[in-house]
Amino acid sequence: MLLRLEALSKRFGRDWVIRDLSLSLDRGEVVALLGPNGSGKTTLLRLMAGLLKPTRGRVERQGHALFLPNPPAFHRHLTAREHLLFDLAFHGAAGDWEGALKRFGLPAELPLAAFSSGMKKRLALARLTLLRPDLWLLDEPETALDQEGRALLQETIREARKGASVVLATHDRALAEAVADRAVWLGAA
Ligand SMILES: Nc1ncnc2c1ncn2[C@@H]1O[C@H](COP(=O)(O)OP(=O)(O)OP(=O)(O)O)[C@@H](O)[C@H]1O
Repeated sequence: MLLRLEALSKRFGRDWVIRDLSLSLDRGEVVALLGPNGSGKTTLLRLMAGLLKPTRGRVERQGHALFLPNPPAFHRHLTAREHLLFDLAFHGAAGDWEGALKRFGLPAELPLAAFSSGMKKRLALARLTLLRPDLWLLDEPETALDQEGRALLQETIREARKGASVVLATHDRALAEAVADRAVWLGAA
């Protein structure tokens, strides 16, 4: 078991966004979070990542979790090479950053301030393939990606599940059907 949610609830002010949700996730599983705007997908990912505290219930996590926000956040003044080297050093990891940039079709020496939104999304995926978390928490990973980028995303998720678990919040039903074993539907707020 990599992740277990027990009767998880989250309230902002008077509004309950997540209500009494239980879920358990094993290594190798991919789960899609579906639901309209404002239904609580990002909130649930942030609860899973430990970035938000539940109002009620519990989140039990094992291993290393990484949350990919939408849009991803980077240091604008670093180049892709510098950012990946920083990330690897920060996580005490080693990896073929040059190979990862090549695979995702990205320039090594351009400052991230000059990256398009799709290039930033590609870089965020390249970064995850290098850091290899146990639990991948992806918020709308398809956003801003072109067709080739979406194919790379599917390939990345399929590879990730070999040693990890993936939870993705998405508005793309076709992506969810292509990569996920099951879906959790969150209702409208
Ligand atoms: N920090 C916060 N304070 C107050 N309300 C919040 C906060 N974060 C989220 N909410 C509210 O929680 C609800 C769920 O938001 P969330 O971002 O989780 O939805 P979502 O399903 O990810 O939406 P989208 O599909 O638009 O990305 C919304 O009504 C939102 O306004």
